[in-house]
Amino acid sequence: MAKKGKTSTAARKQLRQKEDAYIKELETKIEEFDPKISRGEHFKDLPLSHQTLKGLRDSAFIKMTEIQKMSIPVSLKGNDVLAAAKTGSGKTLAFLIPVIEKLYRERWTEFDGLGALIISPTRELAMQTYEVLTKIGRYSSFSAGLVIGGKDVKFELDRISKINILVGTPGRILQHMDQAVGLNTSNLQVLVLDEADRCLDMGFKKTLDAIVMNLPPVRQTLLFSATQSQSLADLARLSLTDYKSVGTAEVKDDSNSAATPDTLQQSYISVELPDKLDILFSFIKTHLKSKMIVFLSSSKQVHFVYETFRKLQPGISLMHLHGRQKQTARTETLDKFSRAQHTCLFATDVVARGIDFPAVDWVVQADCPENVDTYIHRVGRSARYGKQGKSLVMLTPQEEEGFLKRLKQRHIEPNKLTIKQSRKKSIKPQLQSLLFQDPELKYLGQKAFISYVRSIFIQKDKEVFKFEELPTEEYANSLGLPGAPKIKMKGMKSVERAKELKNTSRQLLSLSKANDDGEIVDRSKEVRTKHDKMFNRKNQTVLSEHYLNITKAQADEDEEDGFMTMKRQDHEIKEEDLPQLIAPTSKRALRKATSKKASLAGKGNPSKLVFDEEGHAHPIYELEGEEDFHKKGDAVDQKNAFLLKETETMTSVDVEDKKLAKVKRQEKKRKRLEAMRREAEAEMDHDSSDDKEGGYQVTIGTGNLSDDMDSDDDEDRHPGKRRRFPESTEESEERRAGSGKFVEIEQPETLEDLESLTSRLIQS
Ligand SMILES: Nc1ncnc2c1ncn2[C@@H]1O[C@H](COP(=O)(O)OP(=O)(O)OP(=O)(O)O)[C@@H](O)[C@H]1O
Repeated sequence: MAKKGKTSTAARKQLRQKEDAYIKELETKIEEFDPKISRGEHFKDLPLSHQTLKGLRDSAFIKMTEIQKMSIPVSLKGNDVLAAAKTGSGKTLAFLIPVIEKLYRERWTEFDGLGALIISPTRELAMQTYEVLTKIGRYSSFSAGLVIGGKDVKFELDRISKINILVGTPGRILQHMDQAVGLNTSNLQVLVLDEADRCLDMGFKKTLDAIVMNLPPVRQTLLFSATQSQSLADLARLSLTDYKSVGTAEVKDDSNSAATPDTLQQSYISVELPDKLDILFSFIKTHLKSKMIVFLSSSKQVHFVYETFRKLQPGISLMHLHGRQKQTARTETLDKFSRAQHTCLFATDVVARGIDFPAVDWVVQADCPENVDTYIHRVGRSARYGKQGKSLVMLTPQEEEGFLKRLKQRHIEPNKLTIKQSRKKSIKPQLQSLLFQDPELKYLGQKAFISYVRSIFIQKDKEVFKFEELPTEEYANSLGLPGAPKIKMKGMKSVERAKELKNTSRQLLSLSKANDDGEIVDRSKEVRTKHDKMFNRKNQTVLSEHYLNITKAQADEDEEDGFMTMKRQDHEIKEEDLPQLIAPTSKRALRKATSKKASLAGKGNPSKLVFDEEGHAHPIYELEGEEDFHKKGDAVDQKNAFLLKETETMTSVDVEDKKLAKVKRQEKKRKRLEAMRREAEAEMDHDSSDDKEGGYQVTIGTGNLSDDMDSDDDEDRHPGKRRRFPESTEESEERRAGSGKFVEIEQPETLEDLESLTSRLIQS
């Protein structure tokens, strides 16, 4: 054994010497390497270690892409690099190979701590990069780790001190820097920012600056992206002064070529906002043999479109992915979508950048992207690594001119597709029916509406996004909502609000004209659509189910129609065509229909009766004969005695009522706070890379349930504050019977407010 040990020590020493010589040789080769002379096309033509070459070969990476050819030699020489190349052109390997090689040449071991840090703007991209790293680095001896939000921090904490290459999202990396005693960054050799312009933009500014402050100033920094929008000041923040630019001219605004892949067929259609979902649904139904991603502007939009389209069954599997989902669900969807052949994924921009889904046929941008960079990244999910792909962007007439101009500045000129109005199919009646039946869906629809309107409001490019021209009412109807929910944006002029209030108070003169929301409506001019009638109708459940069946049957018939050759289907149903209402078949509906409330509702105003000893019914207040009355004593005394008795009874009943009302109020409030707490938790879980939130007023509790429960009503503690809460079931029932609009209550501050509130209360 001893002899064996001695031999192996000697052998190890020999091996180390051999490796030292090999590394020295590599370093010389790198120094002498001149890409202009070399003209090598393959990875094996580069001065790379044999284990990296083996890892590449095993993963079928043999020939280099342009960006790899241009940037790897420069990065191998230890330069800082600012690199840009079109989407799907192989940037991931372009930065991973130099990172692995650098640590190998430095003879990095687990005892040296963190050697390289790779920052990705989204969890999905970080996971993907980590996967590629473990594939090509499988023959290397150092360790790699992934730290992303939504995972168990403690689990990561235990291992982080031994990690040599760390891949992660900015927030979680900083969290580890703050918490982990084991995370030693003092030796860091390389910092990589993937999707650099996104990492450097305002959303990540603070986090990134804090991370960089923890890193040694002497290091190599590599920045990679498909778009380059950051300023020199941003680069200075990263102490990137003497850097080499690779491929950046190609993707810049003033370049002569488009920043999108040549193999991508790009198109657009002009579509009125209220028709968008119709067009989208028709598009999906006519592309059932495709794999497509549909980008929408917010997670609420994604949620709503996914849930409603799922019920309408277009004939293709549907998936959804956004930053508000739990990480496990996100990962699962990512995996499923990657493996699927024909499917449709509704997503936010959380997957717009960097994600390498195989074989995506179509990228549909149902909502106009915030800028051309986002457009480039979104369409880049298709036509990757030289493959063919198609994209379609839907532009409203308000966005069309402005956005096409922006695209043209970057040499992107998508072809215009036209869809004949007569060939468009409407899903509006189906959506209305669905929302009418399901309060949850209606709530989702309201949230989707609000988030869309808000997303337009907060857009910077006012030449493209024209908030004032939004057809809000028609858009709300197109989502199946009975009316546009009210929204208050931060920054909306208080003057406008004051004007609104003033007008309201003047109009209050005609109290009878105010609707449930306190809005003045001239009913003589009001057009009552079938939809309105349905929402006001009794026995809604029976009717809407029937209505849904009719419209769904139509949808099924249409299934085989071609998108461009579709015949217009008239979904209008004449009032007389509606069926006689029949007894409900389900137990729940039957119970509802035969309930005391329902039966009383059909009988007009009830009158209370009392029964005498013989069992005869009498009205509660029966006029007695004058003679009988006078027999009982003086009229005034009788009146006083009666009033006293009634007052006593009312006082005692009042006390009971108040007690009951208090209990009910507290219960209602507890439910409301719970719902808010759940929503707040979901917000916290929401990845910072997801849709940009902002400009929105939300008031939630103190954060402490018992504190919040102390008073009976929020208004007691926060006079004048706006309340907007998810509704309780009770409330939504009430709304279902009424106009169905989003309910907002404000504490009156002025006399006019009080008048407005009074009118609403009287009306309801
Ligand atoms: N040299 C290569 N040989 C074969 N396939 C490659 C090579 N380099 C990259 N690929 C493949 O090309 C696809 C795109 O690569 P990658 O994801 O790195 O592109 P990207 O430039 O980072 O795109 P994006 O800008 O969208 O992030 C991947 O599927 C990857 O496996």
